[in-house]
Amino acid sequence: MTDFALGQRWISDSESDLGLGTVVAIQGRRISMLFPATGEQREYVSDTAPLTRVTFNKGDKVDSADEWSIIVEDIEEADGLYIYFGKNADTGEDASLIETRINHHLKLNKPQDRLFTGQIDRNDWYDLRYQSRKFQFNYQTNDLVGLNGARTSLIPHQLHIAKEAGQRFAPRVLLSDEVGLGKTIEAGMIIHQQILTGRASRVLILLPETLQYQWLVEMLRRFNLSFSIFDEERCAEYAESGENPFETEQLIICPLKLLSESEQRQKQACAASWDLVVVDEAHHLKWSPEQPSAEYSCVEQLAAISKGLLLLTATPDQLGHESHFARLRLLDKERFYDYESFVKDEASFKQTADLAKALIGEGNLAADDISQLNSLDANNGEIEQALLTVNSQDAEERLTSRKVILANLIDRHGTGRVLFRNTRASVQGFPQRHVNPVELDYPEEYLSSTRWWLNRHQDQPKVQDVAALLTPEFVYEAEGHEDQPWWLVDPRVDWLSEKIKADKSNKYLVICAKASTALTLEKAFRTLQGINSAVFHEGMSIIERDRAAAWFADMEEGCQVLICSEIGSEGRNFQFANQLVLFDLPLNPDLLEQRIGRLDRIGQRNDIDIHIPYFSGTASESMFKWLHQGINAFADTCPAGVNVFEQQADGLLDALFQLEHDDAVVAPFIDQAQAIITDLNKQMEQGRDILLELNSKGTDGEAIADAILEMDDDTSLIAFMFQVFDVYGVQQEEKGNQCLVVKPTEHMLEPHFPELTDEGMTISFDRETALTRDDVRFVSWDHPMVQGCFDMIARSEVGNNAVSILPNKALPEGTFFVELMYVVETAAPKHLQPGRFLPPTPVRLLLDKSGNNLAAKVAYEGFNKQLKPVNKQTASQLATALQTAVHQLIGVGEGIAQQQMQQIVEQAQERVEVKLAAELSRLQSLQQVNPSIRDVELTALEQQRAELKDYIGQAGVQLDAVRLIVVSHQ
Ligand SMILES: Nc1ncnc2c1ncn2[C@@H]1O[C@H](COP(=O)(O)OP(=O)(O)OP(=O)(O)O)[C@@H](O)[C@H]1O
Repeated sequence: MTDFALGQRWISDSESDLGLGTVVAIQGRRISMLFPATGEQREYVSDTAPLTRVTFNKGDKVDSADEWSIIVEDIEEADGLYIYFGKNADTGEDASLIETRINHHLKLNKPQDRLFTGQIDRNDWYDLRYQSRKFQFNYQTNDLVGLNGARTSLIPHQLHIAKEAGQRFAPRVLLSDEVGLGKTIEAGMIIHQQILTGRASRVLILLPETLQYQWLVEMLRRFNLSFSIFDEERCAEYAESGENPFETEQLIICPLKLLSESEQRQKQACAASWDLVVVDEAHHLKWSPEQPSAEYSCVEQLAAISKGLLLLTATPDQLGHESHFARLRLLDKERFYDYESFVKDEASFKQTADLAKALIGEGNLAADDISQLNSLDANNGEIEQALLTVNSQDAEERLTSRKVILANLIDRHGTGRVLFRNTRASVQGFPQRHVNPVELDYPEEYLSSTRWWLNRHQDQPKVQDVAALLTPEFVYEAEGHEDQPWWLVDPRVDWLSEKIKADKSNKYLVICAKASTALTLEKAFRTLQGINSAVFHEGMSIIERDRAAAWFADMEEGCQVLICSEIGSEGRNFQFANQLVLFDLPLNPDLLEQRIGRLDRIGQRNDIDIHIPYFSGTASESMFKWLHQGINAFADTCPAGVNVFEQQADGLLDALFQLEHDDAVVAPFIDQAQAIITDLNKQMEQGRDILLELNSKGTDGEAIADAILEMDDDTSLIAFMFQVFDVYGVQQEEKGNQCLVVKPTEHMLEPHFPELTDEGMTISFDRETALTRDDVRFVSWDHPMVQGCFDMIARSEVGNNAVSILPNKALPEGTFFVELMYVVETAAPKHLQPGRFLPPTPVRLLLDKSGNNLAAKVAYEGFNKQLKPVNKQTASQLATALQTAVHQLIGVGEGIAQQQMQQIVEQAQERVEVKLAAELSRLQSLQQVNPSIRDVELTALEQQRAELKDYIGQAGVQLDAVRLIVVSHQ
């Protein structure tokens, strides 16, 4: 230990947070040290004191207590005190600083400062820092960011859509997969990717109020995205402060109604800026040129100010083809400017579709097809080249060239880039639907009220007057009969209660058209039959509805039956049940599909039983037969159903609006419907939008799923997180079944560990486990806990230096090496996605005492395994003894790191060029044939390219960690 002298500056090895100490008294072997920054004083025995002398080297910048700094050029010692000579950092004038005048608050947290002042970290901390930097780099350069961490099964069509749309700049797309194929999940994956890659940070989800909690839960549980629900009450809280409520959160879920019914809220929402607006159940956005609905106008305004827009609907044509066009118009006003032209364009896609069909077929392409393909895009060298081998005998060559051409066709296809639609037929793997019709007698009471109804609406009955005949309880009540409620006369009530009682092991979802029917039925079941059922209708508050749904979902103690009204059940997930009762039938085949879609969705593991009670000789029998025999809408999805209905509507509604029905009346409609369906199917097959299908399903879904599975199987995340838990003092407890309980302890290195709750939590690194257990968090590279750990480690000084022993007899004892970890980074804003091109990039150097860099020959992992830890005191002694040499080597390292940075920067610039310039030129040439590519996309790309190159050019390199390694033979 050096001799002590009054005024010297030391730092405590065990209490470095005390700051710089000053020797204030020396009495024999006893030393008193004052730490002015914290006002603490400590007594030490001179030869065992855990203290390290603070010494600066040439080139260091040292702050004085008088608020100026010196750049050290020379060091002298007088009366045991260092005097630093050099230049004033601000004025450049000659200056000197005696160590007693060094700033007490000086932070010695740089790697070399800590190494030379005895603040030496453990070897495993150093290793953790290295691993964290490496994994963060790997993560940021992986193009599965935001996809691998979703707590979802890996379903190829969803992954394809999510990657395709999620990696665009400001995606504007219509997600219109058939009911229950996972549009919410696709939207979540897109949002997740956009947020994690920095493309988006402000997201607004608009939806029917009934779905707000379902979305809230899905976003949190599956994507760790914490949205806030906004209602009138929440907005009103900001009335006094005058703040715009929509600017108080980044991720907001809000019923569309809140905005469409309040001018003030709509204005506020439009005054906030949005990266992404999402509209669920977008078929409600009704539009006509003369009279756009309030909902449509509201979304139109938001669509104009938001960068990205996702519209979700399973039934895009539900309110007519014009409204479908109008929704596309929200996505891109320039492209979809006029309905007539849109219809014309649609027809012209047929030629491209025919070519696509030929390409996916087995046979050789005809000469005519080849010349058509050639002339479609005369300047496209890629197509030209691929066409040479399109009929090759070599199967692989043939397939590859066809894939290239198809990809080009999809790119140039009209709605291909804005519209995604998968059907059950194209996705497959769905359960069977069993149709169980039940014929019941029509009670006298109903017959008489039906007669009354028909008489009342004889002149030009409206659609709803006809629909009323399918809900005879409503007609009966409309006539009066307070003395005898309908459920006492309706045979469906008895039939259903018997059925439910006889089949206690199954859950039943009952759907009826009207809320009043649902309510009465529940009461009848409870009072008459002792059956507990939950109700679910639009008149209930959201909390009541969610409570009812949760009660029904509870497999152990929940109710067996849930009775829903039509509107109440829209978009809901009930696939844990497989018994559906259609208490009545809707006129619109799309509504029927929405009803069945509650159960027939992803996640349904069983076949579905659809029970259909109808009254013989009534409109309900005719309707059942038409739906079942005419368009087969129960056993299968029938996308053309609405079309058929519309074609037959006039006659069919007349036929239904009768007192008595026999097969003869409805039979011609059934025959005709079958013929229309056959014809439509044929037409659809011919004009089938094969490009839309191919684009929606994609060919990369399986490969993305495989790549994610590979990441799932790689155990390096588990090893890394265990290492973080160990170093930071987080308690881990194996819980079996791939689960782990992690809890904070009193000895944590940092008081707040990312995402860790005070009471601890159960986590799993296994996707399947997380999918089956709601209480378990799925920890992946995307998870905020892992991301938080990367940040926490990078921000802190943990592990930024170490001293190790290399027990190697082949090298002379005392030989030493200096390992230096640098990080090259740029301070570009997140939205430019610098991580894609130049994420914080670790550079490792391993210098021998002559300054040779051995890093390429001696890889980190193998070398690290050979090293042994050394106790803190010896470590500090070694660092002090070799300080001058190590300091010089750091200077050498700086030069090498700078050179390597140049290379890294050049490569990053090249990546920007290759990736963005290629993307840009592809879009530019496509724009000439496919107007759905927006100018704004091109401008954004160009800007991104220029700005990125600029920022990357300004990248810097920083020493992140240093390790001194000394050879020992002991
Ligand atoms: N990849 C997946 N992994 C696990 N569950 C999924 C996945 N995709 C969808 N699901 C589940 O399947 C159900 C249907 O998905 P979702 O609600 O996204 O469908 P949708 O197309 O939006 O339905 P709707 O047309 O009724 O609105 C939901 O319960 C959802 O959680």
